[in-house]
Amino acid sequence: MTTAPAPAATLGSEVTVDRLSVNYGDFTALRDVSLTVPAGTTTALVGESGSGKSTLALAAGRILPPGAAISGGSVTVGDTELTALTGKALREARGHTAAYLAQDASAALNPVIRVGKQIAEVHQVRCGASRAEAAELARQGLADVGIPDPDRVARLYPGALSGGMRQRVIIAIALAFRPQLLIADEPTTALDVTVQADILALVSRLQQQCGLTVIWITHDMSVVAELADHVAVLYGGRLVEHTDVLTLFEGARHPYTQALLTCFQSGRTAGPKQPFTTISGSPPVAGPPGGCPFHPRCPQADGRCGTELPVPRRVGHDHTAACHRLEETP
Ligand SMILES: Nc1ncnc2c1ncn2[C@@H]1O[C@H](COP(=O)(O)OP(=O)(O)OP(=O)(O)O)[C@@H](O)[C@H]1O
Repeated sequence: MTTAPAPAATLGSEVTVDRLSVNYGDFTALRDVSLTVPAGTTTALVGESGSGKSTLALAAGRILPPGAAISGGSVTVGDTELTALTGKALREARGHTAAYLAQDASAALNPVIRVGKQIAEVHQVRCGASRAEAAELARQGLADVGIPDPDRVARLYPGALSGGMRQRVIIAIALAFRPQLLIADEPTTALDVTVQADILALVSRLQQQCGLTVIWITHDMSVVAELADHVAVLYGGRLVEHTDVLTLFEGARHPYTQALLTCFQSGRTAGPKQPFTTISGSPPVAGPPGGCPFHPRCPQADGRCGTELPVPRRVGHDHTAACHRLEETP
């Protein structure tokens, strides 16, 4: 990969989510989630499809889609309580709070505008750069994300770029916003494995250079191991475990996290045509059952788990888990 000059330092902000609930109409997709992402660190959100990862990340930047509503709790980014803002104040805050890296970089770029111009426009709007200054910042932005020959690439349309280059351009646009929070929604899943590794290395380097605060959504535990400082495990719209990455891999306490890690290990070690381990049963679809949302699938569940909701408990330094049976869980 090209060694690029360091971009100007941009320090991310701490993100505090407190007892947050989000609804899509009558459906509660996120319930009572509390979480802090320290400034300049990466928190990975993991959990099965539909567990509420995207909803939590988008709510943290107050960039939820139309139809979604925060039905309780608060989000604070840096000094600003985003959930207390409405109208113009919210629109202005959004502009410099969160940048979003989507799975599909093609959809995020305008196909009929040259990539350099797309980055330059952000600099013009965001910090009032002149046209010439913005063009130079765009060229620099392309170099920062490891694009060789940035002058040539700046003049290309998105359709002329490979998937990996498009994703780099999206990262350059995201950084041009100088965001307090970068939300990455599985931005590497559509890429082939070697390009994926390059993009992960790039984000990791930029994260350290710029002190970015990152929320990274993923299904892939190897991405968690590579990028995350902390991990939040979601199940049925609730936070079931939250800890630092080493503790997650060496001492996960929630039976659901343990099951996820077992599936991941089995995927790595299974021989040809050997079945992977899976978690039996299905995740909740129409709102979680009473009691612990995981109890219908949990090998440790007892009577209490079906009737009483476990609240997150502190089980170690920087480590919480929501399970009635933590003392009995191996
Ligand atoms: N725009 C929407 N309208 C209605 N329901 C939605 C909407 N977006 C998400 N949901 C529902 O909210 C729940 C949480 O969805 P979310 O996308 O946050 O989960 P996720 O963990 O990110 O899933 P995935 O890994 O599949 O992206 C799901 O049941 C989903 O069907």
